[in-house]
Amino acid sequence: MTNENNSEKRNSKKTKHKLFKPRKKKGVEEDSAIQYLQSQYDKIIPEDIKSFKDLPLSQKTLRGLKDNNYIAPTDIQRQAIGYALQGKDILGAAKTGSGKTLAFLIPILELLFCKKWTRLDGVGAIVISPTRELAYQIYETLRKIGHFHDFSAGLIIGGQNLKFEKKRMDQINILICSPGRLLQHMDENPLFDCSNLQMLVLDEADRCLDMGFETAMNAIIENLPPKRQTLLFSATQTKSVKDLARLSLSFPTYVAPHEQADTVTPESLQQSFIVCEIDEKLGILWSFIKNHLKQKVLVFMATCKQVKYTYELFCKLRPGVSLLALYGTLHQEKRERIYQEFCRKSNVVLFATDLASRGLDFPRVNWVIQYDCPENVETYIHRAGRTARGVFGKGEGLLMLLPTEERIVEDLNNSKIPINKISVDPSKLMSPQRKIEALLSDNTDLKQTAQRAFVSYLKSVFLMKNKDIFNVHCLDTDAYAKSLGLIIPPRIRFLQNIQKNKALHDNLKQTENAFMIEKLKTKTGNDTPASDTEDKIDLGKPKVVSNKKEVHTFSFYNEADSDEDDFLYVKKKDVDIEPVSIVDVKPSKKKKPITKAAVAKKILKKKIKVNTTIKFTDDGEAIDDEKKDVKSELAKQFENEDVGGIDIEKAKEVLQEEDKFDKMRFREKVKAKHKEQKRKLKSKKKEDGEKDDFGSETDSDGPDLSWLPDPDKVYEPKHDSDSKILSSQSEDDSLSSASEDEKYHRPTKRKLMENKGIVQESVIPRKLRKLEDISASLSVSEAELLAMQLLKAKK
Ligand SMILES: Nc1ncnc2c1ncn2[C@@H]1O[C@H](COP(=O)(O)OP(=O)(O)OP(=O)(O)O)[C@@H](O)[C@H]1O
Repeated sequence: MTNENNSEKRNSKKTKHKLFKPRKKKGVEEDSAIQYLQSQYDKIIPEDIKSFKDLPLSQKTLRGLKDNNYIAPTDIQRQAIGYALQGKDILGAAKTGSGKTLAFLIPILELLFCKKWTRLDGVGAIVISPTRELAYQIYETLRKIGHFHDFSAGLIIGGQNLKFEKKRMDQINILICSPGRLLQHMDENPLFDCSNLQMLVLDEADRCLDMGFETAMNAIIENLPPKRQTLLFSATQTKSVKDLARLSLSFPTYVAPHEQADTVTPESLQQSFIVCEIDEKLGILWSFIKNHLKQKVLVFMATCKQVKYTYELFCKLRPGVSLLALYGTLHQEKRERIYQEFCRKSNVVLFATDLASRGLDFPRVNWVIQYDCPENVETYIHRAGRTARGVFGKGEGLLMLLPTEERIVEDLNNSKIPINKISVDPSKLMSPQRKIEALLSDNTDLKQTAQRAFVSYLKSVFLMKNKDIFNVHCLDTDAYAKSLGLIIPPRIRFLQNIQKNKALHDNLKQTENAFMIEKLKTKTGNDTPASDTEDKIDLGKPKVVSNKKEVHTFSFYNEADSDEDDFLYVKKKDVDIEPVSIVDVKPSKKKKPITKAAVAKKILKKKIKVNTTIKFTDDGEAIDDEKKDVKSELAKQFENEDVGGIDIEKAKEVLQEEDKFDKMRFREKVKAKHKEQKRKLKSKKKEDGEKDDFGSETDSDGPDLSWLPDPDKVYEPKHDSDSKILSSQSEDDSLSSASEDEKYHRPTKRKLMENKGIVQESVIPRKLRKLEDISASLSVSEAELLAMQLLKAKK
């Protein structure tokens, strides 16, 4: 036993020893591995790299990559990773689905590994993504490939539990976030510290740096340490010097492996477009879905409300395939669920806004339909790039254009996007028009959604920057409304407002021209037409202002249907609309600001008594307010002393003295009030008393009840006997009951008369007299009969 114990002890010691020793060894090994890796960074030749193993990467990263079947790096990875490891700032541009995510995640892991980053070191790298879904996707990829490293990673996006995030912020090494939420933590969370930051990555950099995120990004950048490595990635990379200056990049390396390629979109992506009328669009989409039931389809629409309506409508029409909808106004949890469902399923249609257009790596998407024309070429590239992704990905893209929008094809071709025109096979068209109308007539909610979709689409067209392609006035709105199932087209208030403003503008311009001609006539004395240069116009006249600010004159946000997502919001900021007139009020001379001191001085000069109110009678005579008159000697003295300014101490004393008089006045007032109340009460009592006596003059007089019927006649003798029984039953209560009687029963006439002091005759003689009268009127036999009956009754 003891031997066993001894050997156990020895073993445990051995084990401890073993545990300790390799750690030390490991640490040393790690140091030397890091040194070796770092020494290889400058020797990287991108063209020679066939697999990830050829790159000087840590074993942990290589294992993570291998476990996820990432063996050979893609072009962008091959070229960008080397420069990133060398510590250079990078501008990475590569086609959609070409693996840009790993091109920045691998350098992050390697940098922190080489710096032996621990949890205690705080935030070492930040990746900013424009959408929550993309941030989530990056985070998931990081978790997969960074599995063998010891770093902590955090996903910081809106719609999540802020409190939960706040507590853990100090322990996160790699932060994947959306700009808004990051800024919120920077502003509100004392635990958030990024002073140690080594690397900043902007995925979809051009989007992060555009106007929608301008303020947030500027604030974020200001809060970051300037000494850091910065990597920017996008399929449509920004080359704007202004953007780069904002990020203070130091001689960034531009990595664009596909710059010389024939196309900017993936080669395995087949792209086509159709041209149709606005009222045909919904029918074509329905027919497309019905003809591609075994495919994974992603449909892009311009606004959230369109997505919502199309989704709800098609769900009701039951096409025979799963339908999903993803847009910004959905709750975050729902967004996540839909995103994952679309990733998982293979026969499914997802209706989405541009929220899903960038970076999202939905697997095996067969078709991308651009139901509404994209805002620009960049948006087209990102939307189309949701299919044909990765090394072996294939897919097709269909762009639906209105005749006025066909001009965008020229832009696409000029940007190296191969796209062919196709036409719809009429035999395959199915029109759900009748069904839609029937559905809407039954369902008011759906009808309202349709109305909102209608207005929101028109707004989105109106807000587009490129007026050559997007012209809301060219749209057949009635036909469009009808195609949505709306027999009566909804009112388009914002367009009506614009038209009103335009009319006003035209009127003003006419007036202005007339005025100018008139002026020139009087000046020169001849009829030469005036030059139309604006600076010669007298500013005293209404002026036409043409600028972007006027967009605010239309109340987009006040209307019920203004819940466009982030993207649409951004577009609004950049709108160049037709000039809208505004009456320019003649600029008044800049007034000197009036200070309080100046006002006080003026008042003192004029000897105006401040804070005085004078009351007047109806006849306009001033009423003296005795409250305003000072009473104390000290106050009178103080008033007479005409010294400049105010002696605070003296004023205090005066006020105390005056306070005594005020209190006296108050007491007198209270006394008077009480007196008045008493008087009123007395007179009221008097009135009440009179009423109780039924109108008699005095209390002692008693009521005049002569008008009452004779109680002896009204009350039968039975009542008397009843009352007697009652009194005999409760003798103790006899007194009280008698008084109760007095209280509740009307006194007999007799009693009342007695009360009045009038002596009343006894009832018995009256009864006897009555009997005598009766017996006198009877015959002898009748009298005998009556006597017998009375005797019987007595027995
Ligand atoms: N080296 C690789 N080997 C195999 N597959 C890869 C490799 N790198 C990335 N992929 C796969 O390619 C797909 C697209 O990658 P990723 O999402 O990083 O593309 P992207 O360039 O960021 O696209 P986008 O421009 O749309 O954001 C992903 O499914 C990813 O797993």
